[in-house]
Amino acid sequence: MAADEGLLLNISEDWNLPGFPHPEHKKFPRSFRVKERRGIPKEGKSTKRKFQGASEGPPPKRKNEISLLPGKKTNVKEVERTGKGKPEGLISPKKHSAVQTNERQAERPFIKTSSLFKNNPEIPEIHRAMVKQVQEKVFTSDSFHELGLHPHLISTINTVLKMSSMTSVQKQSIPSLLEGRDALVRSQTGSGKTLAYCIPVVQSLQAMKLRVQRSDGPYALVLVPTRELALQSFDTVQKLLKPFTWIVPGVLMGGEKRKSEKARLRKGINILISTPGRLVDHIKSTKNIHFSRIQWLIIDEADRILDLGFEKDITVILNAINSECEKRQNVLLSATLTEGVARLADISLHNPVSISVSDETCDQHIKGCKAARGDGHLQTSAEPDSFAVPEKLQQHVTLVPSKLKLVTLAAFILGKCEFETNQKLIVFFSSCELVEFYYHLFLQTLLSSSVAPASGQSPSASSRLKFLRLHGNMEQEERTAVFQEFSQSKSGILLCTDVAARGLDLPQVTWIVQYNAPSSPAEYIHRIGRTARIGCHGSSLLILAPSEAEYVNSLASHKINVSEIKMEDILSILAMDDRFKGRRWGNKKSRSVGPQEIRERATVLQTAFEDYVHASAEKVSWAKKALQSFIRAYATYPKDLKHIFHVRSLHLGHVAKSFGLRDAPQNLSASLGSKKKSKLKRPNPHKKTQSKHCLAEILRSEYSSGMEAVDAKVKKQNKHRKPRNHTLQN
Ligand SMILES: Nc1ncnc2c1ncn2[C@@H]1O[C@H](COP(=O)(O)OP(=O)(O)OP(=O)(O)O)[C@@H](O)[C@H]1O
Repeated sequence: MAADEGLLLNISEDWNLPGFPHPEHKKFPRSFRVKERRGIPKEGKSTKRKFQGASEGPPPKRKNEISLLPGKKTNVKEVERTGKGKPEGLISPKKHSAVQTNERQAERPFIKTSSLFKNNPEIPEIHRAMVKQVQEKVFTSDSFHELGLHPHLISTINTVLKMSSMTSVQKQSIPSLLEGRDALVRSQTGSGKTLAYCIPVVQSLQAMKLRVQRSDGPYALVLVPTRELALQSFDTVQKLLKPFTWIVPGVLMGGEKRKSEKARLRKGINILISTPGRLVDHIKSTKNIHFSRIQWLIIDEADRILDLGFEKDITVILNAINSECEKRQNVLLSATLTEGVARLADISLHNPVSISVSDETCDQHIKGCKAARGDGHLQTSAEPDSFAVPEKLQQHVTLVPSKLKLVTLAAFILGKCEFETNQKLIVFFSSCELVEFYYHLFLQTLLSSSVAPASGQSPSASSRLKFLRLHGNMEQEERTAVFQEFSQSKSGILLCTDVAARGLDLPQVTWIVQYNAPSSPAEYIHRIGRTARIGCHGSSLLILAPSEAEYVNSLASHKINVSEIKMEDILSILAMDDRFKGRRWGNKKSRSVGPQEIRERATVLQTAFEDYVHASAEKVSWAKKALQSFIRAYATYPKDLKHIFHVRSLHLGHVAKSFGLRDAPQNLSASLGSKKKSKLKRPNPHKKTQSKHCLAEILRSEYSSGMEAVDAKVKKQNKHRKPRNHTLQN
């Protein structure tokens, strides 16, 4: 099953070679041969723009150039591609004699074309009126002095954290929390929510009449969804506690030996920061953990934690706390605290204050907050489920046919990191397998001699490419090392899953790239929120297939604007990099290359990827596994996005290209199984719980406690039990 014409030939202007039927016509299994949907936004007006590379005829001048090359009019040598077990570079028997008889041509180097620019779906034009984004003012002119905090705490904020004025969310939250109120706090990403809860916790604990003793155990429990966020929050609390040495903070996050965590718990931790999974492990196995003195329960990224995946863990934790302590302050925070989460929280929160920073004036907000105090519901001045986006965050989208996705991402990375300075990129993928795959692929191709620097090009260009990766299947030691390395570096590219989407405060990130679309607009907000933090500038790029273009409208319905960057503009960066120069362009100056050469350069780059992947059967199988993982993740988009992201709209042959595969793997459809295929075709409403469970399992693996191996047996047993009623009880 060829993904394209499957030819080795000298690059020709004519990408449509006769006698080689395109696989679209007959080669794909029915379930994957569905046409790419045109992706015309439902609500917005949209016209289609034909992607120029597809069937564009060569300009007359260039046609002349063909005669200098072995194009089809000049005895083109066509060499069979090697996809089906033939050794690489094997010459088609049919054409062999022709090759032998033309010595001059035989000396010419071959460049494998991938027909990247043929038979792609049309790219729809995005014509959509801009929505008015929800904006928030980050800073206030008020200083921390106005809060009546302990002077040592103020001086720590000023001198250790080097902060003088409060952010809007801090100004609104800290006084209410110091009054002893429960609270729901929503403010945009990177607006200082961590200190908005840490300062009141530290202030209240240091002021206790009976001095906090280490052996008292936890007074405050902070739940966060990932280990890196746990470390980060711990770091902030630790800094704030500098003058109050008798209050001991601690973090439980997996990756560390359970025994040593137990020992730390036994000694005593007063402000305990943990991921839900790890805490549950200790509740179940550690006798020394008790919650009788708990005064604060903070759930950061509350919508994530109260969502799928953490359900059981949260129930265990809340039951454990509720059985030991009667009264405490509860605080829920997130940039995307929706009404749904608020309703869930209503059950447990006592007369909460609802804090939502938005584009209204602070005064109006305070009025809004006061109004909310009466009934405890989350009230926002903005429409429900519309999210604030940092003012200085420039959001972009690019529509890229599946075949061209890999080269477009590579060109984007090269453009930013080779030709600009101090660029720090985070690239999001939908699974751990994808991160691993692209990480190694980029290391071995973009950094290695397979795309060797052309003579005259500075070798430092590729040494500017520093790739790192972060996902839930890595050893904790490596995860922490990567997190710290990327935090401290001025440039680099972090390939990651959504494990890095929430809460992480990685300084000076310039670009967020979403190679796979997120599972919800809320996750979109969190991913892009890793840049443009605390009033800084930043940019984001969402890469969508033409069939996924409607996602732009889905974002708009949450008051999110994205502006389009044309794929051709991203690819044009290849003009700057002579490593990808097609042979026939000789000494032509890089900067004056036209669209045809850009396409050829993109093909050279794609060929480098394909050559790497097809260098061994092992690598091909690895790429297939990554492709399979992509399809599996694609099948888990929630119901409300299924009309945009449906496995049936994937063209397997085209998608395979983005994994460096020349062929659409035959055994992939087989391995999905006929049962599964039919399930994908027609989602069964009665199987909703099952697919929810499946999604939960995927999310769980991303946000794991690190003890899955130990607990796998227990989980397997629990799997068949009825899930417990999930309510937050006081
Ligand atoms: N008052 C302040 N003045 C200056 N910098 C601040 C202030 N408050 C917080 N910051 C800094 O702003 C950055 C973002 O803060 P934080 O991580 O708490 O944001 P957040 O709102 O929790 O973001 P997210 O929603 O992504 O979790 C951090 O680097 C933090 O140190």
